[in-house]
Amino acid sequence: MVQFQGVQKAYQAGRPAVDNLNLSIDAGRITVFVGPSGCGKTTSLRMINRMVEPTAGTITVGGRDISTIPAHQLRRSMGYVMQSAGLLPHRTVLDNVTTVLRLNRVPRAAARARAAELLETVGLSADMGKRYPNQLSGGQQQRVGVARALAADPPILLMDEPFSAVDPVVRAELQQELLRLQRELAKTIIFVTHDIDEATLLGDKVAVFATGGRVAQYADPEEILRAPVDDFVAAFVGRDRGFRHLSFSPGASVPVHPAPSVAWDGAALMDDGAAAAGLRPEAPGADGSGWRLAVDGGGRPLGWLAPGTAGTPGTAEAGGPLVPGGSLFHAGDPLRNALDAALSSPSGLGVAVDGDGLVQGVVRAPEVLAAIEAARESRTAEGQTPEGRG
Ligand SMILES: Nc1ncnc2c1ncn2[C@@H]1O[C@H](COP(=O)(O)OP(=O)(O)OP(=O)(O)O)[C@@H](O)[C@H]1O
Repeated sequence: MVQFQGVQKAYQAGRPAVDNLNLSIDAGRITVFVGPSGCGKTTSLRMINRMVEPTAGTITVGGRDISTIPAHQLRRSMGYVMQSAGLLPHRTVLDNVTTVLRLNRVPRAAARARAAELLETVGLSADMGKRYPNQLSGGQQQRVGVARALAADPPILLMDEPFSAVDPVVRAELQQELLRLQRELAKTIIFVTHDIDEATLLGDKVAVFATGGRVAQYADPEEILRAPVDDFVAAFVGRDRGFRHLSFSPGASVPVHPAPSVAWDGAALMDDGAAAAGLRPEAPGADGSGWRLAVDGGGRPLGWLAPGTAGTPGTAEAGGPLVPGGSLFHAGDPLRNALDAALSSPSGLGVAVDGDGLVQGVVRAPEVLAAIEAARESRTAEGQTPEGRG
């Protein structure tokens, strides 16, 4: 869809910000440009819509040399989302989105209806449309930015660190939303970030940029984590790349055991035990741990009761404060999440839940490690280098 051929950009003669860039970007996929600050990611992105003109080389979009397409026409086929959503402050949220549609000559009523639809697509309620940008949170503004970029239904979406100004929780939400949207819309997305976790989560392909605007490695994220091509990429993806790589191994092979659980009404143990599937009514000492998982009446995890905590089912006697649980392992999650659930749980037992958040059972760290080892052996048997360099 987008091709860079021998592209160079030097803002100052002799000091290229981007040097001899050759890259072929797949249609309908998310391609991420990742790398440390100042290595030419934004410059490369902006050359695609001619916000920045290359010093040398050719960029084609859909096979056409973009230097032959007037910039305004080219930009109509590309949405652009930047770090600060860049909304017009004196226009309502709805008008911010409508403006793009009006520029594309969509009649007023149709434009407003379509804008409202787009706000819904990005997860904003209709009443948000009446607000002004400064009456929205940073995350909501970014959603409007995405709605606006999608307004003209462009086949290409350029996103420059769109989620870096929001807190980690909102950022994770926006990332999931983008993946969901992309499953529906299948745009060609080029996404700039300096965060390797964001890159490997979102990217179908990842281009790791090195200082001087050189692409050090261009591959799918699994390969970049498993086999970085050189010391620069290995250092950039970080010392915990082996752990990150577990995101690409399915966790389905990890055994899930019945949870040693007790039903908890918020202050005290309830008398009915926990009858839901996957729950085993209180069995102190089970799994050698003595920890018991407190669940609500519906079978959702609430936290852990430490070994020896007083409290017996059937009495109103509270068993002491609940210890917060670790991360949850959802059905279908990769090994990384299974291991994290086990390691972050105070009991050493990771809580496995189904799609509705109901406890299915627990996973044990040694068994997750065995599954990791099995995955590693099967990769090696398939002839892939297990750990690349370093
Ligand atoms: N308009 C400009 N004029 C002069 N130099 C520029 C201009 N824009 C960028 N540069 C320089 O080009 C190099 C690459 O910048 P660019 O913004 O593309 O990097 P980046 O990888 O996107 O960095 P960051 O992650 O910090 O945004 C930097 O050395 C930067 O200082």
